[in-house]
Parts: sequence; structure tokens; C-alpha cells
Amino acid sequence: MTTSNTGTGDMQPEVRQELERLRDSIDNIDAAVVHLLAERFKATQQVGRLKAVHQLPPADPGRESRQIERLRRLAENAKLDPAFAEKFLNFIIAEVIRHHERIAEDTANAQSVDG
Ligand SMILES: O=C(O)C(=O)C[C@]1(C(=O)O)C=C[C@@H](O)C=C1
Repeated sequence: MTTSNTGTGDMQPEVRQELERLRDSIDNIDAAVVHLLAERFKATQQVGRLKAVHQLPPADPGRESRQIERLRRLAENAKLDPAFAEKFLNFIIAEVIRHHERIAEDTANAQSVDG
């Protein structure tokens, strides 16, 4: 067992208060991020269905390059590390592409059953 302070038990009241205030703010921001991501995935699910029905490829590398370019610029202006913004977008897009592939598979299977 170490003696390092990992909790908030032995903190000065002013420090504890400031930490709580900042954490409330962080919790609100995290909630907003989750809601925004949920909305984004709702939109991409619709794109996935549209692509599947019209037999378009799940990924569009040209579109991704333009999104990354734009997001890096936005990040720089917002004083956020553009490399982090790019990694974050790529992480989300990889998940979207997995969803698109699943939708395409399900759509193809449904069409082969329907004849
Ligand atoms: O815009 C599209 O074509 C999408 O499928 C959406 C999206 C994205 O998540 O933004 C995902 C995959 C594509 O490679 C490009 C962009």
C-alpha cells in the first residue's frame, strides 16, 4: 500500500469545492458528447441504409480526407491538438464503417430471402 492521495478525503474544503465545480462541468460536457455522438450515429445509420439499398461502398475515402482536413482546422482554431482530433474522428468513422458493413450484409441477406 502506498501513502499517495488517490481520493478526496483529506483535501482542504476550498480545494474540494473547486474540484467538485470542475467535475460538475466535466460531467455536463461528457453528457453533451454522448448525446451528440448518439445523434451522429443516428444520421450515419441512415447513410448506411441508403448506401446498402443502392449498393454503394461503405467507406468513402475522399469524403474522409475532406472531413479530416476540416476537423484539423477547427481543432487548431479551438486550440485542441489537431492530431488528437484526427485520431478521434478516425476512431468514430471506423465504427461507422463497421455498422455500414453490417447493414449491407443484412440488406443483401434480406434481398436474397425475398427473391
Ligand atoms: O458520408 C458518408 O459517406 C458516410 O458513410 C459517413 C462517414 C462518417 O462517419 O462521417 C463514414 C464513412 C465514410 O467513409 C465517410 C464518412
